[in-house]
Formats: sequence, C-alpha cells, structure tokens
Amino acid sequence: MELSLTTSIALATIVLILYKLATRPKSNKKRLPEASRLPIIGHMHHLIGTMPHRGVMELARKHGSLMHLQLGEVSTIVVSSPKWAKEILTTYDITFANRPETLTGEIIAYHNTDIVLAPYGEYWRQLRKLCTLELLSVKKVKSFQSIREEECWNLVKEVKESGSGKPISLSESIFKMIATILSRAAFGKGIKDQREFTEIVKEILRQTGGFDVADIFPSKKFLHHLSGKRARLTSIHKKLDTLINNIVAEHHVSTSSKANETLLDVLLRLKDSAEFPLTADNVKAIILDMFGAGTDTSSATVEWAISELIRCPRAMEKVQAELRQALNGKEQIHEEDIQDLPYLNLVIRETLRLHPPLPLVMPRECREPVNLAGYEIANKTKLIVNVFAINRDPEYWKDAEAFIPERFENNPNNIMGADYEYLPFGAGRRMCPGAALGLANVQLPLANILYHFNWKLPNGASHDQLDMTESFGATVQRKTELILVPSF
Ligand code: HEM
Repeated sequence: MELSLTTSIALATIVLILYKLATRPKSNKKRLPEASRLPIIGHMHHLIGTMPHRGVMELARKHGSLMHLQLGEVSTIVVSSPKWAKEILTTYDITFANRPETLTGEIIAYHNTDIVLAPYGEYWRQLRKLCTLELLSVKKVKSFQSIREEECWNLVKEVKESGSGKPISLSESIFKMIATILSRAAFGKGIKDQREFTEIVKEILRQTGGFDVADIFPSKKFLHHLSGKRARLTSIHKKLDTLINNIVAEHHVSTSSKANETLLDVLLRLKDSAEFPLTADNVKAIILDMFGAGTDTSSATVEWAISELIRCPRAMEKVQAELRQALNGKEQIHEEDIQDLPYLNLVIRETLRLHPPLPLVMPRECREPVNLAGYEIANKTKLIVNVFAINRDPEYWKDAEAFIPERFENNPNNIMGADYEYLPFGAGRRMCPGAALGLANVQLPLANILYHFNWKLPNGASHDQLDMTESFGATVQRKTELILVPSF
C-alpha cells in the first residue's frame, strides 16, 4: 500500500519528534527530593489514610526536611526542620507571603478579602496594621478581660450545677465558652443569633482543612461541582451572610469610649474613614476571621492541655498545687492572679509544642520564581511548613514525643523558638496576629478548670487509657469528645 505524500511527511515528523525526545539531554536542573509519584494524583496516595501532618512528617523523615510534594495539580514544597523554617521564613519570607486561592476562601471569605486568605499586598498590609493598632492590640485584648472572667465563671457554675462525680463533656463546654467570649468581644452582650452563628462557624471549620479535591485540582471546575463542595459552601455562605447582616443592622454602637469598643464598633467606626476604608463585605470577612481563627485554635489547646495533664498525674498535681497555693481559697479568678504562675505557663507552652492547633500552619504560595539552595522553585508553588514535625524534631528536642513542661524552664521565648524550633503561631510576615488574645483565651479557662475541680476518667478507667487520637480539620482536635468526671 502506498502512502500519500502528506501521510509520509506526518509520519516522518512524528518519528523525528520521538527521536528528539528520546535523545534530548537530561535537564541538569537540581530537583528537590521526593517520594515515588503516580500520574494525575502525584503523591496523594502516600497520604491516604494518614493524618496529613503525620503523613507528611513520615515522608520528610525519608526524603528530607526540604522536599517536593505533587498534590494533584499543585506543586508543593514542604519544610520540616528548624533550619529550613528559619531560612524560608526569614530570607524568603516575602517571596512566600501569598496564600494559595481556595474554593472555601473564594465562596466563604468574601473572595479572599479576610486577613487569613488575602493575597500579599497593600490591602493585606492595611488589615495587619488594623490588627496591630486596633483589633488585636494588647490594650484591646486587655479590654476583654472582664468578659473572659465572667464566661469562665459561668463555666465553673455550670460544672458545679451538674454535680460532683457526674461525667460531663468538657469539649462541648470549652468550645461554647470560647465562642461566647469571642462573640461578646465582637458584638457586645448577647446577640440574638449567637448559637446559630457559632454553629455556622463550626460548620465552616469542618469544611476547611485537609487536602480538598477542589484545591488540589483547581483547574478541573467540574470536580468542584461533582463533589458537591461548591453547593455546600454556597449554602453555608448565604446563611452566614444573612446572619452577619442582621447582627450589623441591629448593632448599636455601645460606647463613646474607644477603650470599651467591641470589634464590630471598631470596624464600623473605621469603615468610612480615610485611614482604613473598608467595604461592608470587608467588615464581614474580618469579623468571620476573628471567629474562624480564634475559636477552634484556643479551645483545642485547652482540651489538649487537660488531656495531657490527665495522662501525666505528676504534672497535674504540680499545676493544681501551684494554682491552689497562689489563689489560696479565692472564689473567682482574676487574670492578675495567674499572670506569673510559671508552671501553668510551661504547661501551655508544652501543649502547643505537642499539639499546635495548625500543624501545617496555613499554606503559603510563592509570588515569583526563586532559586532556593540551587533548586528552581516556580511561581505559584505552594509552601507547607510542617510545624508539627519541627516541634517534635528529635535533633532539637530530647524525648520529643513526651509531655514534659519543665523543658521550657529557663527559656524566655514565649511564642517562638529563637532557632525556629518552636512555631505554634507560625513566623514571618504572616505569623498569627492573634497570639496574645489566643493565649489569654487559653490561660484563664485552663486555670479555672484546674483550680476548681479534680478530674478523672469515667468508669474507673486509668489515666493512661485516655484516647488521644487526633482528627484533622481546620485545626487538629481530639477525635473523641473529652468526657471527664469532676469532683469538688
Ligand atoms: C492558641 C491560639 C492560636 C494559635 C495556636 C494560632 C495559630 C496561628 C497560625 C499557626 C497561623 C498561621 C501563621 C502563618 O501562616 O505563618 C495563624 C494565622 C492567623 N491567626 Fe492565629 N492562632 C491562634 C489564635 C488566634 C486568634 C484568637 C485570632 C484572632 C481572633 C487569630 C487570628 C489569626 C489571623 C487573622 C491569622 C492570619 C494572618 C495572616 O495571614 O496574615 N489567631 N494563627
């Protein structure tokens, strides 16, 4: 059979291309170490069935503390050692100062106009300034002291009313208390829809975190519809938007004194100012952040602290003795009473080391191509800093897996290790701006729970039988509710 001239030319071209591909010199670009990968899904199969922070830590232990992960379509670099965290969060911090776009951010966070997800730039810088000067300043955090004290006291009364020796779900009570503290700080006393608002925030937190199919295949829009995620998020957003609109509409500026303003008062005062002009949607996105970033993080920390103390009776006894000696029979605790209690603070720091609520911090994204130690990193590469792995790096931490609050004695750094070996609040430009509020919302609740009651596991279980399984979502929480029996 004779071939036509065109077919012959086409075949010759294909053969030539194949020959060129087969004989082309191998790229001499240095490639980051990585695990074996599969077409389309990349390295996702290594993470199936694992908690992402633990799965990624195991991969890093095999492939190195600076490694590559292909998550579907998204090229990602993973940092898992203090040395690399320091290098990237100092020298390359500005290069990686963006956040990757996510479906949740687009739909829920008013097109990524909140603080957590806003792209690096002038708008985000203004928001951070707003946090430092107004919303999360030391003064503002202090101004909410009486709210914290009242709500902690309400929790104590609730436990007392439920009776000595009767099991209660501390998980539920702690989350409710912290959500109420934030709600009162944001909106003032008793908003009508507070319960519904808290439930929606909880639902949003359930929908975030992990490696969502929509975020690992951002170009495959049909998957976002197929998985039902887009529809779910849209429905949550509608409910949330209506609720915040109602809250704003019913809101009366409660005070003429700046010192006593709620977070919403501050935002409404600034909304039309020349200094921080904000749209109505910007105000809603920022309010949402205060809850989204502030509730689960603090409540998980209080729960993990109590869980670790239950499993370590020696530390429990020591922290309770410190509190009881300092408070000397006092009924209601004020923040001044516990400010300088060293062991309580060591317990909180050790809890945040073993259980950073955001173990993979918040992902970042490269803003331009960069050469990192000889590796070419492309624009828009995602960055994951595995703080969980860093906080447990055996090269930096003796008995890294054990709960030993004393390890922080004589270590003056509170929220960040000098060598980037301790990063529960992240580091660099995008570091948590709410650390002071977050810590205040951990310290007083924990002090109250430990001071007023002794705790044990239900049904006579021994302290080492407490289930410590994690569940990965927006934050890492206990998988099972923390049910304990108080005595007083
Ligand atoms: C124990 C409590 C908390 C912990 C452990 C925590 C931890 C973190 C971490 C690890 C990040 C990511 C940092 C990074 O990307 O490098 C973050 C970001 C953030 N946190 Fe917190 N946080 C806590 C409480 C709070 C509170 C109470 C608020 C405010 C009410 C808050 C507001 C934020 C915001 C707005 C961001 C985003 C910052 C940005 O992207 O520029 N956090 N937090």
